Amino acid sequence: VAQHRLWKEIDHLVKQEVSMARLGVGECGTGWQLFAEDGEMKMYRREEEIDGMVVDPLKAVHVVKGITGHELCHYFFSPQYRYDWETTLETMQVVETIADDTLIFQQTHKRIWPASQRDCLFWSHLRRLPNDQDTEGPDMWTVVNHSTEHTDYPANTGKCVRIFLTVCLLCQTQVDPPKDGAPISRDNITCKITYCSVVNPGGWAPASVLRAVYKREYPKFLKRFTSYVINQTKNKSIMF
Ligand SMILES: CCCCCc1ccc(-c2ccc(S(=O)(=O)CCO)cc2)cc1/C=C\c1ccccn1
Repeated sequence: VAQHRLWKEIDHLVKQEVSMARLGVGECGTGWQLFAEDGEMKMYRREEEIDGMVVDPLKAVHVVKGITGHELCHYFFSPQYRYDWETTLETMQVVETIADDTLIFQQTHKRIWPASQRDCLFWSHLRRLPNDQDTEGPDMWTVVNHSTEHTDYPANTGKCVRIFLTVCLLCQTQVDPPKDGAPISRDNITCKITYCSVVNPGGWAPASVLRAVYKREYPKFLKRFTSYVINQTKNKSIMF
């Protein structure tokens, strides 16, 4: 049922991204190399180039106690929190509200020397994925971000090089109810997170610089973001 102009594209891409995110790094065939590990967080990348530009796909898996997938996706999707956790942001704006679960963002990121500054324009879609028989436990939640165009924000007209990205944050909440029948507390919930991203830098940037940025920034980003959500939710009632 087409609800707006982007619905078909979004629905198709969300289904494709979620099915890929659910594949383990083993099943994705060879090629995934573990490049960062910190406790439960494991980050993998594949080395890929298009026209000599590094576009290494990234897949991170993490397990975090005390928050739900709905909470993680809520804080990832909602614009009002983004400056709190996205450290590489210089500016961010909502260009268009397509629906209450679909926004178009324009962001400029801090310049990373010696490359030129980047900006991105993407739709962002938040969705609850009803659990079917083979995914036990509460529903899964996802946010998919995918580059798009908008007449008011043509690419590469200002100082920034437009990057192209597809990002999928997929979360599954696990509840282990207390034995004594007490109400469920945050000690009884765990969230399994898969974060997939492919960023095309848009214009040429040295492969060594890009790979160093990814190696440094992605682990920092996921740790900072999950800690932020734990901190924001710890005294609030659980959002399942
Ligand atoms: C030479 C520099 C090339 C590219 C710089 C860059 C720009 C943007 C982005 C980016 C990363 C994650 C998202 S999101 O997950 O959708 C959340 C919303 O912000 C959107 C954009 C990445 C990066 C490249 C590296 C990098 C990696 C993790 C964090 C920050 N920068």
